Amino acid sequence: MDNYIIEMLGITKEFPGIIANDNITLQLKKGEIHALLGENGAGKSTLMSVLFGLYQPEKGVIRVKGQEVRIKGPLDANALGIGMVHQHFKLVHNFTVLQNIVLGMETVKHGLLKMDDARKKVMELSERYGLYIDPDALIEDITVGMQQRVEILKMLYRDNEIMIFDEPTAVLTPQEIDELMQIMRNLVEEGKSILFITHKLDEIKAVADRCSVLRRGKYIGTVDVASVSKEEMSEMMVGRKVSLTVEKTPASPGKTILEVDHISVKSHLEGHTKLLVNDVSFQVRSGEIVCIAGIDGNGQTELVHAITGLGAMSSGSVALNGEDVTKKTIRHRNTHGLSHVPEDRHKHGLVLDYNLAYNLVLQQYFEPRFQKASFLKNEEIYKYADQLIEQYDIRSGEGADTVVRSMSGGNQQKAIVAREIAREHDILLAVQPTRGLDVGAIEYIHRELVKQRDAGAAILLISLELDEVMNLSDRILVMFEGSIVAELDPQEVTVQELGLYMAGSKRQDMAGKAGEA
Ligand SMILES: Nc1ncnc2c1ncn2[C@@H]1O[C@H](COP(=O)(O)OP(=O)(O)OP(=O)(O)O)[C@@H](O)[C@H]1O
Repeated sequence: MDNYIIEMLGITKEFPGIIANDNITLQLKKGEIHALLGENGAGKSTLMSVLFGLYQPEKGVIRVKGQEVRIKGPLDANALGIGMVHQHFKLVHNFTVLQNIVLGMETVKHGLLKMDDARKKVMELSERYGLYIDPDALIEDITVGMQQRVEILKMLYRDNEIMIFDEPTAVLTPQEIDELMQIMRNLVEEGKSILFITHKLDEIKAVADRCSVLRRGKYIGTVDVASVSKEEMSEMMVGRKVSLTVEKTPASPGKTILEVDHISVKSHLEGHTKLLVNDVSFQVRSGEIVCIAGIDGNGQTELVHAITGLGAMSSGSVALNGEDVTKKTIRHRNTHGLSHVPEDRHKHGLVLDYNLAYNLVLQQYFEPRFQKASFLKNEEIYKYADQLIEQYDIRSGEGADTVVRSMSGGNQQKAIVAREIAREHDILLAVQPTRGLDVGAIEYIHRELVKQRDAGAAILLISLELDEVMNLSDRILVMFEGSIVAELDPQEVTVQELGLYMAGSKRQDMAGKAGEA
């Protein structure tokens, strides 16, 4: 008999207008890494939230080590040895790493916290599982990768045997992803069992033993990862063949749309004298996709903020279609040719408590098409929204009326991309446009970007995904420590070489290149 540590049998969970989980079965063996794969909105996060006690299913049974259980909340889940690392981490930002790990588990002696024992246990766990952390650093000062290690240590500190990772790699750099894969292998070697949500088939191939596939709330099947190809897994998930490469003809660039001229950005932090963006100049022309490649944190965010107006620059200028917009408002830039898919979808991309229709016209509701004498033309707005929802296959419970906060992460992302591509623009500044999207949606968005390019739009892509950079761009600019250190032709450079530039081990002589058309 199979040694299942968790069995979820016939789980059904409904939300208004949608059956998020429709009679789903998931069986986790002890000591395996089990991937959960499915399109955006297929019901993966919902199913894991049911297991962690965040939602109560309408139907179905959960067994832990053969015993039927009722999991009424995360405390019940914890008592059963189940831990979860959420897509958006749940850490207290002004607490230290150590305080976060022991939070809620503090032991007290004579009214005093026994932090020394806690520290010892945390450091032992950190060593044993290869989870490097600084116990005294504040969460707000550490990298996303370290924050994730804190979340994993929280589970280990609570002796969790079953670990749920909800899209843990979406926020990590390629190096951090490799580290996490190794950590996951260490965890199962020590007897833990892992449930792992990801959209990345390479990751499933690299670490998972088995993979269960969901589609539109339904269970499709479970496969042994070693015996199926990536193409077979994506077909199971989407229900059709998906092309994992981008087809495009060579670019024929036209006139300059965006001109970035000697931009520098200083840090706001006291004592930081280094420039976050250091004298960056480049142009993007109509009909080309230029990609800024780089390891996260090398000034890309600050550069994008300077171009869009979300953040200040200390010197330099930005021109759109020949007009100097350096001192212009965000709205001015948006109505004069600039579309922007932002990096932080919750902070800059959506109003989470508005419905989908209003989010789809956030940059346009003031135009005569959608407004007359300060009144919104709701009929027009909903007509437009329905069109985009259909075209981009944005899935949610109540269509245009759905409050965006309740939508799945991938569908929130699709809504932003749809809004920014669909409205009139001369340049699209797309920051990680496919983050959190399933392979089918990525295929669609990549094709749309190429279509935009061929119709004459300029595209500036900021991506951490090397495959995306290599497949999609016509020109690559590599950013390292705030500067552009190389301009590369994706046809001529190898991924390995690109990696060397990104890591700062190699650089071109850029003198004379800056500002060159
Ligand atoms: N709290 C909620 N209220 C209403 N609807 C919800 C809620 N949570 C999820 N849904 C809906 O249930 C469906 C499944 O969402 P879920 O987040 O489980 O998908 P997912 O497979 O994790 O998707 P993604 O890959 O995009 O993260 C979605 O259509 C979503 O809109």
